[in-house]
Amino acid sequence: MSDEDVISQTRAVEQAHALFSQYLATKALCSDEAAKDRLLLNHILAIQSAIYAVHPYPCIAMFRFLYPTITQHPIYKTTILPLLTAKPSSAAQTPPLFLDVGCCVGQVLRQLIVDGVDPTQLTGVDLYQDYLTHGYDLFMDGPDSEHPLKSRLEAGDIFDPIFIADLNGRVTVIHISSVFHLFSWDRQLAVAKRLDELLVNTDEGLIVGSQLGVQGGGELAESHVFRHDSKTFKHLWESVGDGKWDVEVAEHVWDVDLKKHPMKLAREGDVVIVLRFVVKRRV
Ligand SMILES: C[S@@+](CC[C@H](N)C(=O)[O-])C[C@H]1O[C@@H](n2cnc3c(N)ncnc32)[C@H](O)[C@@H]1O
Repeated sequence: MSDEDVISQTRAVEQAHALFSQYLATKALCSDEAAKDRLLLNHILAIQSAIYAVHPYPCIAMFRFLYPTITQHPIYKTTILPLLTAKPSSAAQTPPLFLDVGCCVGQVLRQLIVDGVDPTQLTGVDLYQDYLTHGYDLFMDGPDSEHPLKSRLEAGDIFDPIFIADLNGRVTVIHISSVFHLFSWDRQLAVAKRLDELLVNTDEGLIVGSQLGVQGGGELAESHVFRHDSKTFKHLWESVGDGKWDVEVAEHVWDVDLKKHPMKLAREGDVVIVLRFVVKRRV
């Protein structure tokens, strides 16, 4: 392992430490700090190998399954948390629902719980049941554990119109991070249309997320995967419904050495960016 890998691994584990130890503390599972640190490192490395074996996403190699990306979003503290933690104004009002699409081990759900959201408002979905199961192992909150996670986790394909159809028109906040960038333009359009079906039809409903992109946008030749910039991402949503959406996108250049990545993240010469977005339906 190179020095750079060690540094990036150390940073990732440090990032994870904050979430992991806060989460354990909420459950009063472990109070001995030194024991917690030892346990944490071995535990994380074992889970990383297990989930990388399920499907080797580059973000797993980069320990991103430990990082609750939603917290980086400028509206996380100002809008998302207040929305999800607001007390219902009447007994008849149901609490707003949150859905994480492509949730991997469910780190975002656990972060929201740490930040005070009622777990029963939260659903995470992923194509791979094994990611969800390893998520229970990672956070020690499986159905048979002492403190089971009370959120809903479901394995299934977001392209399947029957999957989580009971949530159609009911979700107030949809989070989707590093998922659009896995697909071709047409498949991304299908995902966006599915999110449209799931979102509530009120002015509070929003879709928030982030993904890899490239300046100028464009398709990767071999895979037909489409990489966006702000303009092409807005164009995608215009294709879901012209004039129907307000799309805010911020671009950040990601200083990554593409040659070091085993999987093709972008084309030769591309300037790689991270896109952070909020999509709202005009009501
Ligand atoms: C690159 S990972 C990102 C994970 C997580 N959202 C994050 O930001 O760390 C993409 C995730 O989307 C899931 N996924 C891929 N295709 C999917 C599909 N058709 N339906 C549901 N989830 C899918 C993968 O299994 C994986 O967990």
